[in-house]
Amino acid sequence: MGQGPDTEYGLVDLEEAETPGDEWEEIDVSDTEADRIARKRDREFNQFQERIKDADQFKVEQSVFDDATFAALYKLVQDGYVEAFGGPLSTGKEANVYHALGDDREVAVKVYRINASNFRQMRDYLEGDPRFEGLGGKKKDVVLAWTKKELANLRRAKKAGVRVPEPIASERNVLVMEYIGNEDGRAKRLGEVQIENPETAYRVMREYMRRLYSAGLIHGDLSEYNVVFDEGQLVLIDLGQAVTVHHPNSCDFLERDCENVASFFSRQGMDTDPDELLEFVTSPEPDPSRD
Ligand SMILES: Nc1ncnc2c1ncn2[C@@H]1O[C@H](COP(=O)(O)OP(=O)(O)OP(=O)(O)O)[C@@H](O)[C@H]1O
Repeated sequence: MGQGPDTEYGLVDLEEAETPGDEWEEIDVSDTEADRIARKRDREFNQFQERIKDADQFKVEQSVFDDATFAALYKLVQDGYVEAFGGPLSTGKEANVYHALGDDREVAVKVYRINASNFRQMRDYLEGDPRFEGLGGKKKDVVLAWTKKELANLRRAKKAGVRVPEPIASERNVLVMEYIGNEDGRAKRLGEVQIENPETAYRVMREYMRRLYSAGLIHGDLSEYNVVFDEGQLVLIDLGQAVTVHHPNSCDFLERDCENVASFFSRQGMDTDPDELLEFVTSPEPDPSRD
């Protein structure tokens, strides 16, 4: 895995980053091109749908793909973000993640279920988010907003110098991002690898949590399950549920993230303290002259 005692775990150089500041882009969740394609259902789209339905990896997954989801995949193919679909990487409660080929590299395609059973919880996570102020309570709108939220969160995190899968595109309930892994398969979760240098890994995690917080985001589900280890780098994944600091429960989420991370590294033999981690994450950057 290329991890040695002097590994830096890929800490992104802050020189390449910028703190996004207090400005939050408004996110449009109105009807997408995929909805229009699904309504129109031209011949080419029907052929694409049949072809994908026949593919082995989708046979057992058909419940995820309603017409509009097929249309979203079709649009992403038409726009050149996806060229060929591979097998599933994960089948989760709210989304399935597939391996695919993009225009010049491998990508991960995350397909959120419109019928996600926990959409009310999704709605709650969007509370207070300045990017979704006018969002109503309709199931479809919530899931579409959620998908755009994950894309926007990935962009914001990347901008702030946090190593995350590079966001590529989203269409309706489908998100395309950099594939984290290699020819042997998806990158392993932190909990699945032997960490040779937990001190450095913990330092990098702390720094990423602080950068995320400085960018106004709290992951909200951070643990060894949502950090993967790729070619000597720690990569934070699953930023869909990440909330902005405006969320009424943002402090609780951050405390929980700190507890999970501190507890994981304490199991790696380190002397960690969740309160100290919280203090570190919420303290201002130590070096104001970094620009
Ligand atoms: N960009 C990626 N590259 C490679 N594998 C990925 C990528 N994103 C996600 N995965 C794989 O898919 C799994 C699920 O992804 P993620 O946590 O984002 O979705 P989820 O639906 O929230 O999952 P869960 O319900 O298990 O929390 C990850 O644990 C990882 O194995």
